[in-house]
Amino acid sequence: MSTVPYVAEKQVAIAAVRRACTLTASVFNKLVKNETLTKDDKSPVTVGDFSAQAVVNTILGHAFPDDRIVGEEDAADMRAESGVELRNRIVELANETLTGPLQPGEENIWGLGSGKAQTAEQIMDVIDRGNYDGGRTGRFWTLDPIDGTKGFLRGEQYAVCLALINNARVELGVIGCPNLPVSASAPTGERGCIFVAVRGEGAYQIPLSPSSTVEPIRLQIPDLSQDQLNLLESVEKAHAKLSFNEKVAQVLGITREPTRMDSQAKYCALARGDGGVYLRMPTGAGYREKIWDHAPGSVLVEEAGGVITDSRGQPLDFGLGRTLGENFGFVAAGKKVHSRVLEAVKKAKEDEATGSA
Ligand SMILES: Nc1ncnc2c1ncn2[C@@H]1O[C@H](COP(=O)(O)OS(=O)(=O)O)[C@@H](OP(=O)(O)O)[C@H]1O
Ligand SMILES: [Mg+2]
Ligand SMILES: [Mg+2]
Ligand SMILES: [Mg+2]
Repeated sequence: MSTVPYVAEKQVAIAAVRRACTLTASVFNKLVKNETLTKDDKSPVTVGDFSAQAVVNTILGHAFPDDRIVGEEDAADMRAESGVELRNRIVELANETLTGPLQPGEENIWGLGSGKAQTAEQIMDVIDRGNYDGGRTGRFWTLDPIDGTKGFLRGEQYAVCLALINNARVELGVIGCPNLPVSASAPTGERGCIFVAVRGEGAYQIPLSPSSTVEPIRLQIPDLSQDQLNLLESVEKAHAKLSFNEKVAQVLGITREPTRMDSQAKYCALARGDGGVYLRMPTGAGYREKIWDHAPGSVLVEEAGGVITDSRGQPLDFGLGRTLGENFGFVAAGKKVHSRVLEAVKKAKEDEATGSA
């Protein structure tokens, strides 16, 4: 009899991402929308990032005390003498979120809903549990507490992203997208989704708020026709070379405008067929992409039947540490389209080199 893998990990990861999404939404409403931060405060995104990392790391630490965590943030700014205000705000937010009443699906997760607040030292220490360096062997989590920080501040797309990696293979990915419409066909309709993938078990979309009536939606990248194809790309010009994307789109004969969206919500959109191709090319030499920016998205895409590689067709290597190493860009798409995109990238590069484009 085969057993379903990572059942507890999946339940805990969903609960952690859900709680963190509640927190980031409240940071947005309290601090970003109303601009209630004073001049001396750190930006709301810092408050949001740090407290969301505290929440997720606390929940993971209770459930899996031996697991390591590669998290984007660390508590150095909070420990600084000038960080008292920042520290107080983060501790308050994290405690408020961690002590909130137990939600459906959280019944077996120890420590939640207990009403027991943590001290500032405990919160800073738990944030710093995210300082693991990663590597080729063993099991660890990787966390981006707010991915798409610029999108978060604009009130657009951002995501809370968590993945479990074992021996350099991404086994589980959970992505919380508080601002993503539940269905792309109703862009002004209900918002807030969580995307979940366990290796070998498929990719699913579930509601952001726990629900006993809404069934998980199984995701499968559809076979899009040529006129339905478009690119999913970054909003920030500093993060991806959008002019190159345009050339690739031309080579592919894509006529639809690209969809620009911050964060790993792009991988979620791809997984449910909202766009045909995720393309992210480096803007210059030197920047090393981080594992927390791609681990959950990569397993989601693969479990939705797609393929993700770098722009030369090489597999992503999550065993190199906190980064993915030298950056050649990323291509993710459905199986048939993916190989066409790799060819088109090659052609666009050749044209660029010969100045014929
Ligand atoms: N130079 C450069 N090149 C590539 N990527 C970079 C670069 N600088 C930053 N980052 C990372 O981009 C993450 C956000 O990516 P997005 O796809 O959301 O891009 S965008 O914000 O829409 O432009 C963003 O994640 P967050 O910091 O979590 O927002 C960064 O880790
Ligand atoms: Mg990020
Ligand atoms: Mg981030
Ligand atoms: Mg960042």
